[in-house]
Amino acid sequence: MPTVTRPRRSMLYMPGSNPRALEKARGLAADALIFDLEDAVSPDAKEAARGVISEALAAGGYGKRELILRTNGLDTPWGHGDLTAAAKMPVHGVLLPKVESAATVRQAAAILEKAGAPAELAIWCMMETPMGMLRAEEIAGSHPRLAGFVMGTSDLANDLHARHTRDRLPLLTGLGLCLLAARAYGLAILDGVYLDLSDDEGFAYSCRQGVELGFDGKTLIHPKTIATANEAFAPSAAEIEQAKRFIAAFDAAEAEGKGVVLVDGKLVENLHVANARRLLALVARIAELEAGS
Ligand SMILES: CC(C)(COP(=O)(O)OP(=O)(O)OC[C@H]1O[C@@H](n2cnc3c(N)ncnc32)[C@H](O)[C@@H]1OP(=O)(O)O)[C@@H](O)C(=O)NCCC(=O)NCCSC(=O)C[C@H](O)C(=O)O
Ligand SMILES: [Mg+2]
Repeated sequence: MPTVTRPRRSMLYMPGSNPRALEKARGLAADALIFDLEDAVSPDAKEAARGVISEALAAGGYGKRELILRTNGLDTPWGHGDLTAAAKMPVHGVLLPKVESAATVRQAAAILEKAGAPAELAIWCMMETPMGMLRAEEIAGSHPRLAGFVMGTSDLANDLHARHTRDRLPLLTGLGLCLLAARAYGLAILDGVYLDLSDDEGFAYSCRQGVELGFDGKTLIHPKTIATANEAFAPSAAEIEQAKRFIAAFDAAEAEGKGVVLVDGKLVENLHVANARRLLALVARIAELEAGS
């Protein structure tokens, strides 16, 4: 059962070349922010965006939100410089794009370490290519700095020549491989973005599907989607109530020397109680984050 370290219901991308977005994010209720140097920034704006992000981070004001820098790939002219700069930035993690092997993660870690990155600086991997999906387990076990996966469903659909459908059937094999690898190695895992900002119902549906599949949260491209993601990926009032009843009933059964108990006619065992405790821990972390942001 993965430990709840922090809520990641909503992770908002902000183009590093857009100072207004970086300013706006200080007042947004996203659990995590991705300062993007990759796809949202054009090649001629890359160097300047690094400076814009660096200044915004130095100015602070992001509260307890998790701060992550998405770098360019190590096969581009900017990747090495992005990682060297990240080592000195007040961020919690770097997000490597289009990761396809353990070697890439280790190479990034070596660059960060040479540049003096603190031990706590986490590495995240964008999982968004067919080769990345096939090597999900190798990547998940690649380095102790690795904290999680972020699904890149736009790139993945593109590379697969697949359509963006409501049920995401064309993507489920890839999503499932990454979910298996992430959970097997105790990593966090975030679902991909929903591109149609005019379709609120479709977005809400994709959040519900992400919850059912087991994702910790969703990556977002616009502030108007934060509240829906936060609600979808937080335990509901009914789930909280049920978790408390499971724990109380199981504790009482254990005190009588029993290892199982029926609650509302349903069998409750150790694994259900462990999941109930995880949900309540997540609720407590959400409350802490919301009180401090
Ligand atoms: C999509 C957008 C370009 C739309 O921007 P805009 O036209 O400015 O929208 P609005 O006028 O509706 O904005 C309202 C206010 O909200 C602020 N805003 C908008 N987006 C953001 C944001 N992402 N972060 C912070 N603040 C934001 C605007 O500044 C307005 O504020 P105000 O001035 O007070 O009115 C834009 O939303 C955008 O650029 N989104 C991010 C796009 C992006 O980062 N794309 C790359 C990441 S997704 C990806 O790479 C996928 C992955 O790799 C894969 O393969 O799947
Ligand atoms: Mg991508």
